[in-house]
This record gives sequence, structure tokens and C-alpha cells, in this order.
Amino acid sequence: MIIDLVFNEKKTSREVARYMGLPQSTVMSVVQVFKKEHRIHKKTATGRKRRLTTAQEFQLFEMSQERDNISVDEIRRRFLQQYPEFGHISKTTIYRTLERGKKGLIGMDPPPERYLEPIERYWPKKRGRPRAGAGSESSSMNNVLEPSVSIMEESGPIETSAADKDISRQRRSLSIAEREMIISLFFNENRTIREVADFMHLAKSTVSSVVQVFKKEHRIQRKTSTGRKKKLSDEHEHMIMDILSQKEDITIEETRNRFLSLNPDVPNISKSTIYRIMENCQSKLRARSDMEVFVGIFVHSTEDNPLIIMPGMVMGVLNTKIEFMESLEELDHLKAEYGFTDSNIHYMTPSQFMMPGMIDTHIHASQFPNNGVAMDLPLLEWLQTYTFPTEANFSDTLFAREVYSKVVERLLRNGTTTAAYFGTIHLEGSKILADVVHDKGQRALIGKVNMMRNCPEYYREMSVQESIRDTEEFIRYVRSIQSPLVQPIVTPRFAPTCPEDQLASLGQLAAKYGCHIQSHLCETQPECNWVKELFPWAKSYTDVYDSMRLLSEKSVMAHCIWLTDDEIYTLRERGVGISHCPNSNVSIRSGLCDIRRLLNSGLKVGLGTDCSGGYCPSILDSMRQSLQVSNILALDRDQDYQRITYKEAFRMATLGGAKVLNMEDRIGNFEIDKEFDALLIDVSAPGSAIDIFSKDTVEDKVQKFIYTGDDRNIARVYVAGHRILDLHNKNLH
Ligand SMILES: O=c1[nH]c(=O)c2nc[nH]c2[nH]1
Repeated sequence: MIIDLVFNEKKTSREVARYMGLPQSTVMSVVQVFKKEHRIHKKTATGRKRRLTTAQEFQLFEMSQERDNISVDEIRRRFLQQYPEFGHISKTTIYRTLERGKKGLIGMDPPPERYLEPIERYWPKKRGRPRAGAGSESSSMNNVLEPSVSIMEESGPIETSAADKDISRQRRSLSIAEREMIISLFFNENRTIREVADFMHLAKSTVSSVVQVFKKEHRIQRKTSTGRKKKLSDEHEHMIMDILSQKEDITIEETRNRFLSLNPDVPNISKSTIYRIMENCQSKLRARSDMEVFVGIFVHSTEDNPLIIMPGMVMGVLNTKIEFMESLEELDHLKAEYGFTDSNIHYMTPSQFMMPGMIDTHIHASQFPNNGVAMDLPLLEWLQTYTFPTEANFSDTLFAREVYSKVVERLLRNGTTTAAYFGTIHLEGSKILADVVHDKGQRALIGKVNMMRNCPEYYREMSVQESIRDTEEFIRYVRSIQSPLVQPIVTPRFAPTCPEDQLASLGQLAAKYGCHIQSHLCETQPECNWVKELFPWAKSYTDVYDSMRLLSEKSVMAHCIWLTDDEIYTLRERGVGISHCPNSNVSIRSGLCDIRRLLNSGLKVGLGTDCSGGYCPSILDSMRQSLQVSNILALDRDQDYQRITYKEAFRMATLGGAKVLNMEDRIGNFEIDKEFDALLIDVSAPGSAIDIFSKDTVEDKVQKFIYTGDDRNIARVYVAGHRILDLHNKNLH
């Protein structure tokens, strides 16, 4: 990776060190060894080696001797007139050649051991301008420069060796070429005073005074605090892009003149600024707008392995889907094959990794106002006392929009890229939920709730006909949005609130439209007993739903704490998915669900927040609570009882959830051709509650995120390839 970043990506060793979290000396030594092994010498800014012939070097030197105050610009102009095939020669090269001339070194390669010797030897001992043409060692800038250059000598970032840093730099008068060089590096190449001083091995004060004098002479504005030249405003940058795009072969000079004539107030603009804007434009034009490429660590689950960590990978996302996932070594081949450029690539930092989006398989969007309150009653009393009155408020569509907007934003913020929502019985309010989800770019199943008994007069559907008519209209409405992400889900609340004919009609409706179905099953013992009373003919609670054709591989049943073995068997036979909601199960004391038993029986299990039975809208919390519930169950079991591992919790939150919603062919992990629903996790994000230490492995970081992370660590959220949330760009939605 170091080699790739330095030699292919043209990163400096400082950048690579920062990116990989390594000491710079380590990076530099890897680079040095590689250079030696591959005999890589000086590279030009473009990464290609290009050397002047000895004749050309002499030519340059002679030009500089013709007149006392000839400028580097003039030397360059004349040189390029003579050698038009050369195309371009940087001032640095000219400057260095002149210094080689002064040392009498033109035509000679510096002996390699010179690189190893202390630099003082070559540094002028006497003050005063070095004499041109003298072969004296004391004036050699060349020898000073050579060992200090790490990778790109001509215009790339410059780094000094450790030896350089120990040398106290002297103040002395400068040659014209040196002044030119300082001006060029500072104003055209945008180097800081320190970089220039390091590069030329001069005292910072010397460089600074040259810059100051030049600024005064040319009335150049003050620099910004970052040490860079004042950035052009976006408006000016766009203006330059416009000018560049108006004429294909426009020169930089022409661009500058046109820009300055349009903006007489702007005192100056360097050629390199225009050049940078031009490069950016071209790179953006060359970049495929339909492809995004990510480099770094990817974490996901498969059927066989609950947690796979893949460092040093490159993933390509084309439109909405994962196009490729390869080792970073393949980057160049992939660039060639797919035609993407560096501007398509997002490099993750060492504290970041990418994981699949989390999936909430059971949440009541309409209970969000009660999140974190009203936990003092058990389920059936809780419904009558708190929940039904709250849900009744959703006849008010303004209120519905207010709450639903907050719910969806909160879930996205917490990394839930897909959710199975319960709305309320209200048709209009439920349509609003679908609209909001669609607008915000989340993937979801949206349910209009069906119920018409054992609930308040003011909050119930009035007849089976009305219930089915409204539900059918709702299904058609959601389908009419034509969103590939938002689908309707048929939602009988639970058996106690739905008479047989209503359940049967809803089963038929779901079959007619090929819809998903969701409900509650075996959440509390009193509820199970009540169902026995209400449906005396049924073999079990599960059998009630099964008899009404409500169980299929597109059905999601929440809770399932009190299932008998027979019920488990039926659910598995039908391919039903189970939504495990541990926070809710403990908060309103419904029971401890033995997920190991369900998993061992071959059932599909995902996680649900079940807000507001559960008080936390984050699936991270559901993972933790599922681990706690499993630990508590283990306290009462044999030694060989297998607790849920954090890796399994991770899988339930991602791939498991996808299977429960029957979407595993589209989402849940990073298999090729799946939709790119993903989270960029940063364990060291600002304000993060996670403590990371130098000895932490990548797996430690992942585990710490699961146990101690929160929304502050979710830097970006992608759904179907779209970045719908970015911590650093809060305005995306
Ligand atoms: O946790 C639950 N929340 C509900 O809203 C509900 N309705 C029936 N059963 C339920 N369980």
C-alpha cells in the first residue's frame, strides 16, 4: 500500500504516513528500499523520469552567464525556443542546472556516497553571493538539494531528511536565480515559507523577507492563516471554469487576462491557480460520474461467516450497485478496465471502515413521540393507556409529517438504511410516511395498520370493507411512487385486534399484490392466552396467521418470545422472518427471547428497535441488547449453552435483517451486484465516545464500534449508491 500510494498515487511520504497511521520514517525507509531495488532515481512531477542531456545543461548554464541579471523566465523562454521539442522545463530544473554549472558538475553524476555525507560539507561557509562558474564546494545548492528530496523533485511536495533538519541555516544574500526560485515556489507552486525554506535549505526569515519585498513591490494581498495563498471564491473559480470551457485550446495566459479583465478588482491570480482549476475540470470531465470507488477496510457478513474484515480493498459502485471488490493491488488494472480516475476514489482513513447499512425489521414510526417515556405498564395495558391514544393523533396530517420526518432522519442518522415501518390506521397519514421515506432516500417497507376490535372506538377501522379498501388504496399509492426503495407491507396489528374475516381478507390482499406482511406474534404470555380464547379453533397463535394465509417468506413476525416447537416448525416451513426486539422485550417486560433456539431451528432472525416499546431508535443498541439478553439467559442454562456472539449480532443487524425482509438478493452485505447500502464508520470521529489505542487491531475497532459507538461515528450513509447523509455536509438532505 505504501508503494502504491507513493508511486502510483503520487502521495508524499508525510501524507502516506498520516493516512496509514505510521511514522514518516517507516514510510520513507520503505520507499528508499523500493527505490534502490527498482533503481528508481529522480522522478518528475508527473512520475516520469526526464533528464536534460549534458549539452542541454551546458546550454542553460551558458545562457545564464550571458548577462548578469538574466531571469530564470528568460532563460526558460530562450531554452524552449532552442529546444521546442522539450515542451516544458520547470524553473526548479533550470535553477538546479545553474547551480550544477556553478559547481562545475555539469556532465558529471554526483558520486553516490555524497548522498550519505553530512550536508554542511557542501554548504557555503562564506557569506555573500556564490560566484558563478566557480567549482568551489562551498556554493553547491545542488548537493544540498539532492539528498533532501524524497520523491518528486520538480514540483511535488518536498521533504527534508533527518540530517537536513539538524543543520542551522544561515542568513545570506541570494542570487537572482535563488530569489526567482523562492518567488516561483511560493507564489506559483503555492508552497509555504517553511516548505520553501526546507527545499532551498535557507533560513525561514530569508525566504520570508524575499516574499515580503516581492509582495510589497507587487501589492499582493496577505495570505490566509493556513499559509496558503488566499483561496479564490467559488464564484471566481466558476468564472475561470467558464472561461476555460469556452475555447478548447485557450492558454493559461489568455485565461488569466480574460479573468482579470472581468474582475479588475482582483489584484492577481497565479498561473498555477488557473492550472489547478483546469486540471480539476479535466479530471472531473474524465471521471465517470456514474462510478464511485472506495479504498480501505470493508467489514461484512456472509452465510458462513458472521464477521469478515477485509483490509486493503478497493470497491467500485456503479450507479446503485457494487460493481467490483478487489485487492488494492488491482487498482491500476481496475482504472484501466472501468475508466475511472482518481477523482472517483474515496480513500478511507485508518480509523474508518465501511460496513453494510443496518436494517430495522420492526419499528412503529407513529409511536416516536413516546420514545423514552411510558415504560411502566405491560404490553396490553401499555397499548390501551399510552400507545393507542398517541397513534390516534395521526389523523392530523401535519402532525404525521412532523413526526415521520423526524423518525426517518433519526433512523438514517443512526445508520438504518432499511426499515419495516408500522404507521397507523390512517390512510393519509400512512401515505405521508411513504412520501417522507421516499423523499429522504431510505429503503423501507411501509405499513398502514389494520385493526378493528379490542381498541378504542376513536381509533379503529369501522368495517372489514373499509379496512381492505383503504389498504388496497394504500398499496396502489405506494406503488405509484414508483420507487425501487419504498414498498407497501400489509400490516394486521396482531390477532387480538383483528377478527378472522379481516385477517383472511388481508391475507388475500397480500397474495393479490404479492406484498410483504408484518405483525406481532407471541410477545407476552397474557397475549398468547388471550389469542387462545379469541381463536379457540386454532392449534396455536401461529396457526391463526397460518390459517389466514399470512405466513410466507415475505412475512415478518415481531418478538416470537413464547413460541412452541410446533410453531417454530411452521414458521420455518413457511420461510417467515423473525424480528428480535430485545430493548422492547426488556423495557415493557415481555420476556427474554432465546435467539439461539430460533437460530438453531433454522429461522431467519433480524433485529428491530420496536420504538416505542423499545426506547432506542438505533440498531447498534439492538445489537447490544441482544447480547445482554443472551448473556442473561446463559446464566440459567448449562455450561454448553452458546451465547450470541457480537459477530452474530452484527450479522443479525445486516445480512440477517435482509433475509428477514426477503431482500438478501439485493442488500445485507457487500456481494457483487448487490445494491450499495453502506455506512462509512469512523471510530475516531470528532466527539466520539470510542477510545482507540495504538495497539488496537482492526477487529478491536469494529468491536468497539458495536459496543460503544453511536451516530457520531457514522460519517456517511449510502442507500442504493446515493450518499444520503454526510456528517461533514449536513445539507445533503
Ligand atoms: O410491542 C408492541 N407494540 C405494539 O404497538 C403492539 N401492538 C400489538 N402488539 C404490540 N407490541
